[in-house]
Amino acid sequence: MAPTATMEIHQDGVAVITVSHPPMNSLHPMVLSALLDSLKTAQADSRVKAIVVTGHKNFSAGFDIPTFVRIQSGAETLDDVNPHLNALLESGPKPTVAAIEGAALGGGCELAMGCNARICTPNAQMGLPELTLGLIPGMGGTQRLPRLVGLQKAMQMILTSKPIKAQEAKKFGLVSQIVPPSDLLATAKAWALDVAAGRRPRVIALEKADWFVPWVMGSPNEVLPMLEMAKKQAQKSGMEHPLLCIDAITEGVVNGPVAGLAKEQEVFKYCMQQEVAKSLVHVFLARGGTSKVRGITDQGLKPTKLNTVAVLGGGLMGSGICTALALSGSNVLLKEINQKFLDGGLERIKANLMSSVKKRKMSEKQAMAVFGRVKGTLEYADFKDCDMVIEAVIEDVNLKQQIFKDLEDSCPPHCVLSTNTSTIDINVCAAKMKNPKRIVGAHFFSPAHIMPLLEIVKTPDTPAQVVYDVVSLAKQIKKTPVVVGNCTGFAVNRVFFPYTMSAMMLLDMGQDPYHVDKVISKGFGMPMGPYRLSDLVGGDIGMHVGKNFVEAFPDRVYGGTLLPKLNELKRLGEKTGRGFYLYDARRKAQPDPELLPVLEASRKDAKLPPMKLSDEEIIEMTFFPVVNEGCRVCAEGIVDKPGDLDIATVMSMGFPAYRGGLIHWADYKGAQYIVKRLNDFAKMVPGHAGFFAPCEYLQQCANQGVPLGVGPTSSRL
Ligand SMILES: C[C@H](O)CC(=O)SCCNC(=O)CCNC(=O)[C@H](O)C(C)(C)COP(=O)(O)OP(=O)(O)OC[C@H]1O[C@@H](n2cnc3c(N)ncnc32)[C@H](O)[C@@H]1OP(=O)(O)O
Repeated sequence: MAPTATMEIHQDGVAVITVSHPPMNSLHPMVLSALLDSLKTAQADSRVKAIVVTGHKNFSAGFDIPTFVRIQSGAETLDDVNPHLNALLESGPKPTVAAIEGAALGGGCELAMGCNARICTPNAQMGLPELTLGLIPGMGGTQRLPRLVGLQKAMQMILTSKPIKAQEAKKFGLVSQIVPPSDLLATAKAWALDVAAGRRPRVIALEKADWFVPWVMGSPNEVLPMLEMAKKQAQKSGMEHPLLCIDAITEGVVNGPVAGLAKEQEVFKYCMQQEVAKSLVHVFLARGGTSKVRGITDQGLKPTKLNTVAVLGGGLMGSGICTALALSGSNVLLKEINQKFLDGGLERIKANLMSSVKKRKMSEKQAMAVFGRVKGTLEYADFKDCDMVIEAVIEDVNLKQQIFKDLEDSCPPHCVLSTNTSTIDINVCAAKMKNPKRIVGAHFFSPAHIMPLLEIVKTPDTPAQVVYDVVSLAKQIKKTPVVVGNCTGFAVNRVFFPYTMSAMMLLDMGQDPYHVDKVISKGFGMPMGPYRLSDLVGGDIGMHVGKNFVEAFPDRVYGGTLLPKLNELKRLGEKTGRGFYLYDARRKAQPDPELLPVLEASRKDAKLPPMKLSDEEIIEMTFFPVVNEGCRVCAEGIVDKPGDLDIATVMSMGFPAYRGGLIHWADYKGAQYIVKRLNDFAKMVPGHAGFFAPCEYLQQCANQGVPLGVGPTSSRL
């Protein structure tokens, strides 16, 4: 159904305009245009006394985000329909009331604030999350929200992008009344007629003049220091758009709402064309795209009900998985090999939940109710009613093979059998099974109850239904699923290995680890640099995982002797008190002068030409080999589409979302430039050409001048 808005004129003289663009009623230009037409008609029709604007199930989740992409690419222009629309809603001849169910976000919330009153249902959520898209509110939100809820609350809502629920919206005057869904339309209509008849005041948000009431807006002198402080705080994000957003709010405070609206429009249009907005809009859309997998989600399958899920292994990972499952309402069975380990696992789950209590995310009573869904066992006999098993034991091939053989004998035939391995080929895990096709990978990231990604690994033989069931489980436990093919490291760890290896190479070329970490974290935006991360994970684990890649991809690895030397010295990172850094009792990291002799010994072994690299070179030498591997992952069909890899890198390794994920960022740099730089690096580091050699996909995109996110003409994508 084409996006639109429809109007019905009721007997009582109320025109009901309904936004219609399911599921979220996003404001596509066709919706806005139909809305404006209906509004003009209603305002001009002598039968109409008042107007109600509404949307079925959701009021509106804001401006249509895919339209931004067309505007950003120049295929569409940003229409000036919005200011007319809100002016006509707010101050046209007939009063307007918004009847809100579900989401009223971004432009949806702004549309509602343009109305003279708002009535909502208890499930309504209202807010201005535009900053998460690299934008600012662009339909009057920077001016109307402060005048409706007060500057302080408005700043909080806009700068955090967090929506508020109905009760809070009522408390702050954003809505007038909360009613059950069945009464929504009738109440909104009655309210609109009351305003039309002068029985209730007609509130025009932009004209609200009670500035002297401090919690509403405050006088300019009173609030300017607060705005300055907010700006200082926002500067820490390193982003421009929150600062510009505060400027638009400030303009309205100092020079009035008309000047404020003009400034808002100017800033909104500017932000729209910045790389940050392009990247964040891409991330929003690519995230939705990960749930659409060719051959899996387009087959008309129905999810199997997974009532009871068993987890094998109660270590850090297993207990995190149990926590995530129990939080989503599943019955969980945790199996361990002895009572001591089982008690330890159950304690860890309880601790995870209590940490949420501490953070006030739930009450202790709720935490205990969640914990009550987890049962411990030492016996496979208890698996007879399981719908899914997630194996989360140590990365030991023999152990995993035995486990899957046992599981096949203990679980019902419909049970989904999955492994949480992060690197081992899932076919190898299934080697002793009678029906190895049953196995599927369910790779969580630590801490599993917090990290948002679930990498789902399939082989060409994995039944679509099995993959579909794990995709459905991911959604149930509020994780973003990325379905990937089977290979060493799958998608995430596969693109990660050149990252850690580049880091070793940079040190062997004479770079200072603490400076590199700063460039990669503060400069590029990763949560931490590669050496701090290595210390967090543990140097021993890094070496163990690295070996898999050395074996699988010997033509393009860099080893060096630094990591083995650190391992020999038991400098394994945080857990031994020193690695690349020195750690105090509270695990606070500081540079360790005693690292230098180890570095020098490694450099002597490596015999690489010492070189002073610029920060830009450090970034390129770190990430271009990662892009190169990412291109191989795309070319081999390990991911369904390049956008999936963008989401996987953002949600697992912490690749900055404002750069749009690995492949999106690479396209910003340009395939031709990346190829050129990789070839430069190959010359700069003699003897390691294989590590930098551009793969065919990258080379072809560069030759054909096509984006990596599209792929060369020969590609299967
Ligand atoms: C001028 C203005 O100031 C500018 C703006 O309005 S910018 C837009 C501001 N609005 C937003 O940022 C809200 C974006 N949406 C969301 O955060 C979430 O979708 C939500 C909280 C509303 C609902 O979340 P959830 O229930 O998990 O559903 P979710 O899967 O995200 O959305 C359902 C579908 O609606 C789509 N959708 C949601 N909001 C949309 C929007 N604003 N535009 C287009 N599509 C949207 C999603 O892409 C998804 O599509 P799919 O099924 O094809 O993948």
